[in-house]
Amino acid sequence: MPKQLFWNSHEICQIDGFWYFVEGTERIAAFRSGFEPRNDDILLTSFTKTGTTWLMALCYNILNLDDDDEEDRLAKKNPHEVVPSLEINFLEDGVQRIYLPEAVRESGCRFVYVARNPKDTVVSMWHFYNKLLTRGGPKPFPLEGAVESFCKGAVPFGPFYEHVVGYWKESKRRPEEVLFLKYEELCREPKEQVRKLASFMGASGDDDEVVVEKVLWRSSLGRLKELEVNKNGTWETARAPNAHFFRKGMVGDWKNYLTSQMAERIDQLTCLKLQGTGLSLDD
Ligand SMILES: Nc1ncnc2c1ncn2[C@@H]1O[C@H](COP(=O)(O)OS(=O)(=O)O)[C@@H](OP(=O)(O)O)[C@H]1O
Repeated sequence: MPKQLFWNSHEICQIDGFWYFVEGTERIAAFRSGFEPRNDDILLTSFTKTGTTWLMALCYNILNLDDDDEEDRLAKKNPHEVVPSLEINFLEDGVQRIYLPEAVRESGCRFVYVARNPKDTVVSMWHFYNKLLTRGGPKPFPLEGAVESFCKGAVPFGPFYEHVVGYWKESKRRPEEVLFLKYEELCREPKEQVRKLASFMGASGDDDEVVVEKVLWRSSLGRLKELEVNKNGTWETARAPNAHFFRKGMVGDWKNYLTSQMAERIDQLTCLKLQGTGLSLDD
């Protein structure tokens, strides 16, 4: 398997064209060979830092709206720890990002994919992996290097464009089975997007305004960020403080970080990679 260092820090290796942290290789290989979806499964899929945590919280709340606050598991655990234990996603931690187009084609289960514009994704990755891998050390990996590795595709779960385009095409081919959401649309028109998600999941109450508002509030960054568990707790499997998963959640935050050259480089690549797909990933 091809291997290389990600940000001079952790080894990543390539499996069928996609990069993963070496630590996860065995689990990934086992999953890829042993994955047997059921027809009523709904798998949540995404690239890293594109809205996964939000999507998990939304799906959890759509399915568990009747719970009172006492039973709200999101109040006690990171969404990443809560959702894999649900029926809708029986996978072990971390595997939901594995690129799965073949499985998508062959299985009868449904997928929800959340995509985000590449410039905010890079900036979010830069914050997250600097905190996670350098453990808040004094010397963060330079943003320029982060953009370089993102554009080359050699980042955990990358390459980004092949990931997103694969799911996009699948969602066009089989819209009843693959729902393609965008982080920016969730921010811009949250109620409409939640209704779409709930209806795709076959949940009742998707047309009830109060229900939709409750789902949105319970899943909101503002609420989750302030929960004690997400301020001071840790997701042990990932050895990551929960606080790392909740930052600004702002569309267009890249403008505060990327130079015009960096932005232009990403834009040009985006143009090239999305050409002819009908997909746009604007902020
Ligand atoms: N509930 C909710 N609502 C809106 N936005 C949210 C929410 N939870 C997390 N975030 C923001 O999503 C970004 C992290 O993406 P992921 O959840 O995909 O990260 S991860 O790959 O699962 O680690 C990261 O974006 P940035 O703030 O731009 O870094 C988080 O702040």
